[in-house]
Amino acid sequence: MISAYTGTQIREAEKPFLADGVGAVLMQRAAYGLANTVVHELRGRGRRLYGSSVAVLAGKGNNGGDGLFAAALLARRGLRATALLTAGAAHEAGLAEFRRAGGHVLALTADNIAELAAAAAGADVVIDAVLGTGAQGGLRGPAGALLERLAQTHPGLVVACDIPSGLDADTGEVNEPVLPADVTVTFGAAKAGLLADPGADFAGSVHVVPIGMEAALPEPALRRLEAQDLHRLRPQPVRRSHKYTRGVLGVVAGSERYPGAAVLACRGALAAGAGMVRYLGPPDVADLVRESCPEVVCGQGSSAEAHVQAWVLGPGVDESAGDQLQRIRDAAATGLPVVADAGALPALPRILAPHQILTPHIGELAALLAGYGVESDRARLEGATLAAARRGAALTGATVLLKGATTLVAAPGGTVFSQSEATPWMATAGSGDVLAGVLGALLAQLSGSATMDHVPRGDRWAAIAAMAASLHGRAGAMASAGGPVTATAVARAIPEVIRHM
Ligand SMILES: NC(=O)C1=CN([C@@H]2O[C@H](COP(=O)(O)OP(=O)(O)OC[C@H]3O[C@@H](n4cnc5c(N)ncnc54)[C@H](O)[C@@H]3O)[C@@H](O)[C@H]2O)[C@@H](O)CC1
Ligand SMILES: Nc1ncnc2c1ncn2[C@@H]1O[C@H](COP(=O)(O)OP(=O)(O)O)[C@@H](O)[C@H]1O
Ligand SMILES: [K+]
Repeated sequence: MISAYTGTQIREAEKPFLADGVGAVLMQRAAYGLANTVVHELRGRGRRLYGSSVAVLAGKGNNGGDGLFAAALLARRGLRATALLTAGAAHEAGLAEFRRAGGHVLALTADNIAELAAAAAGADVVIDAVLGTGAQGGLRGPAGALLERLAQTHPGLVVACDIPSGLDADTGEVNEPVLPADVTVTFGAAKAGLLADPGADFAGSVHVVPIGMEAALPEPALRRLEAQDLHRLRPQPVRRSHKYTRGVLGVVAGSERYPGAAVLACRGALAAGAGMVRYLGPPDVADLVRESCPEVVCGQGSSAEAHVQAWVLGPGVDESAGDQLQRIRDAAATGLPVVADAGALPALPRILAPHQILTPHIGELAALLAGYGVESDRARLEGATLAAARRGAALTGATVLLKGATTLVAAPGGTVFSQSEATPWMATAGSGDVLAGVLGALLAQLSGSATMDHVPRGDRWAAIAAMAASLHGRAGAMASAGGPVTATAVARAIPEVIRHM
């Protein structure tokens, strides 16, 4: 599991070390990790160190200090190093060491922005060490103009020191201008803002460099499940399992207008190992489900009488599908774990519970929040997805799984998971229906399972939702293999991902 923290949490954890006078030691470790990553990245691109060039954009705080010490290490390994001091002043010891290592220093002023931007753009590596966790808002003045120009010139390899400057380490909100990084080398622990959109768009791949204060960290602000977590938590049939103990999932999905969504949700559920799937919906849709997935038991009855362990509600249900909406309301009233997607979102009661998992995309979340009287245009939410998902969970009392390039799962108690295994090829109609089915199958299998005893009680529903997002993302990436993928192919790849967990 990757644990991520707010900038404030990291700074709090560092305080005792600074008080003990070992701040400089932490900085050395950070600089060493940063320089090593640069070396690794250059070598990975087939570049020799000797003769390559590095430009460090150094602000006046400790983030600039990290960057200067790292650039000094690189200069000693044969790189031509230039420091662009963006704030007049610079970290004293870092600058002195950089000079000793033979680095060349340029100071940014209002008059030489274009010249310095050209110098940085010409370097093989740009280290962005203008602002770290001490940033307050976005860069203004000459430093802002320099970053803006550089962002337009597509410089060589951009390595962000701790976080891309201007990114909010706590929230992932972006204070333009921000230079998109290929790699972010972050110190002590991942920052939450690197693992939530839009911050993740600017972070590139994130490398965590331990610096020795990790034991002092509190509960993380955000978590990410990794392969070993999926392995530990996955449902596992035992020798005496039968279909009912494996988990029966009820699906209320599809309508005359969108019959395919019912098929895709059922395919996702079957692929993720439900013991049995019961489908409830209109006869024509049920016929299609039966033809596509003969394993599914179809009916037209009421959801109040169905024997299931969990529900998937809403994929492909529109507001004109009256019977389906009634089934959704009845299913929600059973008190069982529920996945509420698409058409189910506006049909649920106002006060919900953590075992009711809402799966909106950002547009649906905007509509949901508006229903609670929260003014929320889509663009604003897109700029602050972490806050948006948290808000959704706090207002509804439900667990909110916010779909997107990064999928966030927020529990009403405050726990947040972030998963980003998916590929943009999965932005294709129907892939969300498959996700709803996968999540439903995991709920049906895991809601009473001892495997979840590993997870603190308050985090269980969110952990199951994060697991579904991870499974779905991995399946999509595997099925895509860098090319177009259909929702059906995503479902088909799920068993392979589970087999290799
Ligand atoms: N505290 C520690 O023990 C360690 C800190 N480390 C580094 O230190 C960083 C934090 O350092 P600092 O607290 O010095 O803060 P930063 O270096 O992130 O930035 C603070 C400086 O930038 C200025 N500033 C803030 N917002 C600005 C804006 N919008 N425009 C222009 N200037 C702005 C402030 O006035 C201040 O001088 C971390 O991100 C990390 O890179 C590492 O060296 C590891 C150890
Ligand atoms: N740019 C992207 N990168 C990765 N995954 C994405 C991207 N856009 C969407 N997805 C994923 O694809 C799925 C789309 O779901 P959704 O919007 O509900 O589509 P639909 O309603 O057509 O099924 C979600 O799982 C989402 O996380
Ligand atoms: K930085």
